[in-house]
Amino acid sequence: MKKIKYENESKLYDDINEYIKDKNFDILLISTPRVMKEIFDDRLIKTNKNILISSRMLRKNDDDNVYIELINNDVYSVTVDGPSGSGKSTVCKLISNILNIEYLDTGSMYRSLAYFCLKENINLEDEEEVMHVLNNFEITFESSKIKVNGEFLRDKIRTNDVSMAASKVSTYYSVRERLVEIQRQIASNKAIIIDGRDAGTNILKNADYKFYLDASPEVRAKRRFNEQKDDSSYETILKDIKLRDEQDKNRKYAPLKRAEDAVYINSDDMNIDEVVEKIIEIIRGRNVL
Ligand SMILES: Nc1ncnc2c1ncn2[C@@H]1O[C@H](COP(=O)(O)OP(=O)(O)O)[C@@H](O)[C@H]1O
Ligand SMILES: Nc1ccn([C@H]2C[C@H](O)[C@@H](COP(=O)(O)OP(=O)(O)O)O2)c(=O)n1
Repeated sequence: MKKIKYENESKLYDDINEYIKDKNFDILLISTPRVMKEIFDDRLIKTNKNILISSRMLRKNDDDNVYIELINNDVYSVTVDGPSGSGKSTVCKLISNILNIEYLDTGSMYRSLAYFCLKENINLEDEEEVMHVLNNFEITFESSKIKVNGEFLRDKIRTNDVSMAASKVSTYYSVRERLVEIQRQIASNKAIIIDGRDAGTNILKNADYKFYLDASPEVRAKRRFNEQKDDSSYETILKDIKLRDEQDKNRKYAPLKRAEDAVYINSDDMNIDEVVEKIIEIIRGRNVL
């Protein structure tokens, strides 16, 4: 971390440009006291790399100084597990944009399988029938959006019925074995953030940074209710969330649980930005040049 004393704006820009000249980095992180955040203008800093400006990360150091850090995007993995509605996908998408790393939403794979099983009237209790559907799948991702046999599924896999069915098909060993194999293939040899239920405990046991995102069932149900994806009442959503928690946490194979080395974050009283900042702070703490 480089500390730069603020004297005036043009001196500050010159000092930053001088410091980053000829250095190898992917992200330039500029942390300022809150009052100074407005003065930054990306165009005045001569880099085509990502610039992240924060006024909150250095709350403790609210002096006149500006701190800059150069962050490298090597190959590293971040896992985010947690129950439904804890904010995993929202937070992961933001972090993948900020850190310029790939995002893999493993839940979308179980959801897609569930969607086709429902569409084809498959008996969800029959593992072989479910596997038969999966065997005819070609799964690819484009800009982090899942495609099955060439088709984007988008919101079709986000209904409450699909959520419940996804929780069911994800209990089968053969389903998990196949999908985890694909997930590991996608995650290999790149900087990636992946979310799910078993990302840190099973898919990437050796991930560099692990997080377990949590929130009370009531808060999560309220968030889901506010999304208004379908017409379910708050009470129905709360009931289904509790049922899904039960199913995801108590299943035999790769149940939802916090990895011993995962950082626990309860977002009941945190907004999205605060969660994102907390995670980035931990990642960059070990990634600074
Ligand atoms: N910390 C938070 N504060 C308020 N709303 C949140 C927070 N985290 C997520 N949300 C909202 O809650 C809903 C569920 O989040 P989502 O990312 O889909 O959760 P998950 O992927 O864990 O199921 C979304 O509408 C999202 O915008
Ligand atoms: N790695 C994963 C991801 C999801 N699942 C299962 C468990 C969930 O009930 C469903 C849907 O997951 P998803 O993360 O999309 O669900 P939420 O967005 O958290 O509601 O899939 C899983 O078993 N393992």
